Amino acid sequence: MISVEAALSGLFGLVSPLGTEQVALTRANGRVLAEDVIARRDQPPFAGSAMDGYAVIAAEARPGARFRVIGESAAGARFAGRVSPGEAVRIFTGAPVPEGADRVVIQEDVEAAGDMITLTEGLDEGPHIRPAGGDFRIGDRIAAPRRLTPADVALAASMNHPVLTVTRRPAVALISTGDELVMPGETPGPDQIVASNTFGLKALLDAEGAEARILPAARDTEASLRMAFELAGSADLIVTIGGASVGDHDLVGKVAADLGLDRAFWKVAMRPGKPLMAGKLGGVPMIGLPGNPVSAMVCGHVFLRPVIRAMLGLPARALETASARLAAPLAANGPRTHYMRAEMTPEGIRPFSSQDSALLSVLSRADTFLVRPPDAPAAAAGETVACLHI
Ligand SMILES: Nc1nc2c(c(=O)[nH]1)N[C@H]1C(S)=C(S)[C@@H](COP(=O)(O)OP(=O)(O)OC[C@H]3O[C@@H](n4cnc5c(N)ncnc54)[C@H](O)[C@@H]3O)O[C@H]1N2
Ligand code: MOO
Repeated sequence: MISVEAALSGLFGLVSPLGTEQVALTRANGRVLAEDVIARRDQPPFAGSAMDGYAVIAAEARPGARFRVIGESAAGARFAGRVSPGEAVRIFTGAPVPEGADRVVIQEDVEAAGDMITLTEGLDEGPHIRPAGGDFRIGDRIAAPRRLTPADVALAASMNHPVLTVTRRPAVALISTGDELVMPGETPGPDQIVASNTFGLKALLDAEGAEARILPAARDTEASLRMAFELAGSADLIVTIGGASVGDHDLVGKVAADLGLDRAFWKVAMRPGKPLMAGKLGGVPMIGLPGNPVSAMVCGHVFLRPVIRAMLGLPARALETASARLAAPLAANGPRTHYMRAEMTPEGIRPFSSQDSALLSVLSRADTFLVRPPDAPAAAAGETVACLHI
């Protein structure tokens, strides 16, 4: 058995960043930027008003001062002239500040009569002018690689880029295995169950930026598994689920080996998830997950998410853990890293009483994994532990 850290670094060794493609801004959210976005203009491109009011000369803006209004500057239609002493220009938010003016007095601080205005008592500070280039300047950039957020999409739009270069989404083939499996909606026989792992993993992978495809479940025969691997051949990553352990029907390792798997490792010192295997099959990275539903999902978080990130060109590293205060005492851990299903409560992190790796109902209630290192001693309530928010 190898450590979780060694397994993850072995997986990073199997994958590399994929190529790029262009996407419209409207489809860019959540994608990973592959090329810097470089501002094509200054923003704002002119000194603009931050408020609705009157543009004047700042030195003249005193309570009781009177100005003649000589024109108007609106967003999209500037006042072409110049503001001289004793003059004001009616101005609106986002409009260019006319030459000569260096202060906007908000309209709430003004009494208007015809084309004259008088400033009232209690003028605010001002100047309510946004300088040209105050947000960004030509040449400023959004640096790649970066997972694009809605704010980034808005910034790229403002920098005048309608199309962005992003990393292609990794195509992941998901193969579940087992004679006991039927698809959701089908009628299971008495000894059958409904396949769940592929659906949970597809959701997890797609949320991370991959494009996962669920292949028909392979039966517990070598021929059926071989056919599934053939169907998966064009993927960027093959993920099998189940059949990874040591039982007579656990055929994934054998069939993959027959097909020429260059195995990187099998069995990781973690709980759940021990029978994890990985390697390269016909040049395609392959990860074999254990079949127990919680084991598969834990491996999805601990391994698949960082691997997808690496394939997207993001830094190859483990998901970040946080620290939390233990709400209840914990027994000593065994020799494997334990990812305990847990919930955050006002008293701290609390693991669920049942940690069986078959219980999806418990996983669904969990918002975090309490991560116990190998051989961690017993811990008292109030101690600090590591956790992985999921
Ligand atoms: N003698 C030993 N037995 C087992 C060991 C061991 O070391 N020695 N390891 C145990 C551990 S840990 C795990 S985890 C499981 C993993 O076994 P497999 O990867 O071979 O998984 P299967 O046997 O195929 O299935 C296990 C369990 O999960 C259900 N399953 C499988 N696929 C799906 C799916 N797509 N959706 C929902 N449920 C699925 C399957 O029906 C089984 O109940 O092995 C232990 N045994
Ligand atoms: O690792 Mo198994 O994944 O403990 O249930």
